Amino acid sequence: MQEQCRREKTNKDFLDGLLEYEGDGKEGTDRISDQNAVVKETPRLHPPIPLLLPRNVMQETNLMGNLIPKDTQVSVNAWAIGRDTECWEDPMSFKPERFLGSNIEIIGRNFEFIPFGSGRRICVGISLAEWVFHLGVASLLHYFD
Ligand code: HEM
Repeated sequence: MQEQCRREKTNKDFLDGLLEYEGDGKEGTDRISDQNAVVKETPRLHPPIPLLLPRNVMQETNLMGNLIPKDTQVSVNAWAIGRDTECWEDPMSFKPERFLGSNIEIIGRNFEFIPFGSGRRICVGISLAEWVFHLGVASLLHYFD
């Protein structure tokens, strides 16, 4: 019980600290995308849904010389794309700084980085999930000096 009260107090201090944050001198999207570097690098290397959701091909399709018959079930391997040496330098290393100053976004318009899918059926929970990522990292860091 005593432990729980102590934690409540520290959480309040932590939230007060966030409210008092005056910025780091960077403005607008620069600062936002820099803060997102860890949040982006994590699903690049470890996408929570590695094959995204399965899709059905609605009509016979020729994809880069490969004929895909109608009604074939296809998956997009976001896990492999995130580790592709043609797209990423040193892909197996966890390097959030690769996203610093980069305009690669998580919202499905950069096909080398699609942990939430892309296009019409992109994840609708993307904004909520992004905030939960931040909350998770912040809660974890909160317990370290
Ligand atoms: C770590 C968190 C999450 C990840 C990695 C994730 C990932 C995905 C992926 C890969 C898809 C398939 C997109 C495609 O095939 O192009 C998807 C679809 C979807 N997601 Fe998420 N998601 C997350 C969180 C959420 C949350 C929090 C919600 C709701 C509050 C949500 C709701 C949905 C729905 C409804 C779809 C189906 C959209 C459609 O088919 O039109 N997701 N998600």
